[in-house]
Amino acid sequence: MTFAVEKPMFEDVSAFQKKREDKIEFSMPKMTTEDDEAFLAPEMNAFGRQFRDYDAESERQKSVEEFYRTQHINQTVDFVKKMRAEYGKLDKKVMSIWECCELLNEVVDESDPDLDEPQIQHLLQSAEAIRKDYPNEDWLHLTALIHDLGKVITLPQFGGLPQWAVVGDTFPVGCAFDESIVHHKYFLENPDFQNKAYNTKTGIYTEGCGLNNVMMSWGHDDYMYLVAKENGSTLPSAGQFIIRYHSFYPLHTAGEYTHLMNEEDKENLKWLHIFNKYDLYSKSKVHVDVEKVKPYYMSLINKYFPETLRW
Ligand SMILES: O[C@H]1[C@H](O)[C@@H](O)[C@H](O)[C@@H](O)[C@H]1O
Ligand SMILES: [Fe+2]
Ligand SMILES: [Fe+2]
Repeated sequence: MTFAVEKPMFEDVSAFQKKREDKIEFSMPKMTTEDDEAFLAPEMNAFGRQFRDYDAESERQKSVEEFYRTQHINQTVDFVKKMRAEYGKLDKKVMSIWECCELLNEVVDESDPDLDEPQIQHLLQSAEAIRKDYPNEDWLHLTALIHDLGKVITLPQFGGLPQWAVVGDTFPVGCAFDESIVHHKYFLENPDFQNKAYNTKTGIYTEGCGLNNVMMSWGHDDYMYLVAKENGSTLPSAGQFIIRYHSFYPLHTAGEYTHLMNEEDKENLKWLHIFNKYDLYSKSKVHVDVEKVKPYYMSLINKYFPETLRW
C-alpha cells in the first residue's frame, strides 16, 4: 500500500519524514479477515424483544420511561445555552481518544432499552459491524468507534451530569417538540412547552436554516462533535454530522424537522441513515475482544486525530 504524505514545512525534512513514516507503518496493520461475512441485523434485541420498544411491560422499560420523563422536563433553551457555554470551554481534561474509550468501561446507559453492557462494547460492536460491510470507509469505522464517547460527561471528573443531560434521543429546543419523540407526553411539564416563542413549528428558527443553526437538546452527541471539531479532527463532514445527530431519531427515523435542514444536511443525512443500522442493530451480549482490535482502531485514531485532545 502507498500513502500520500503531505509536504512537510520543516527545514529538516528527512527527520520529519522519518517520524511520519514510522507513524504510518505503525498505523496501518493488516485488517483481520477471519470472518468476512456481511453484517446481519437481528430481529430481536438481547432481551428477546423488538428493538426500541418503549412501551413493553418490563422493569427496564419502566426505568427507561422515568429517564425520558426527567429528560423532557429539563431540556430547555436556557439549559442548553448553559451547557454549551460550560462544555465549550473544554477545560475538564487532556487525554487521547483511546483513553476516553477505556473510561466508557464505567458507563452504562440508562436510556437504552436494548443494551445494558459497558459502553466500550457498544462502540466496538458498532464499529466492527460497519467495517464488515464498508471495509474501505475507514472514517466510518472510526466514526462508529467514537460516536458515543461524549457519554463520559456523566463521570465525576467531567462534571458528573445526570443521565437525562447526556443520553437518550435528542430533539431541537426553541421550536415545538414533535409528537414522534418517545414519551412525548412528558413535555407538558417542560416550561418551554407553554412559551409562544418556542412552541411553533419553526419557533426561533427559519425554514432551511441548517441544523448547524439549531440548538439540540444537550447530550453526548453535541459534546463529542464539539470535542472533535475544536481539536481539529480531519474526519470528513459526514462523520462529524453522524456524531452530532445520531440520536436525532425524530429526524433520521421519523422524518420530522426536515424543514430546518439545508442542502449539506440532506447530503450528510444519507450517511447517517447507513450508520444508524449498525449503531442500533449491533447491540448484543457478545463481547468484542478489545485487545485484538485495538491496533486497527489506534491506526485510525492516529490518522484523523491529534495525539491528545482537550475535553
Ligand atoms: O438510548 C439510546 C442511547 O442513549 C444512544 O447513545 C443514543 O444515541 C440513542 O439515541 C438513544 O436512544
Ligand atoms: Fe449515542
Ligand atoms: Fe450508539
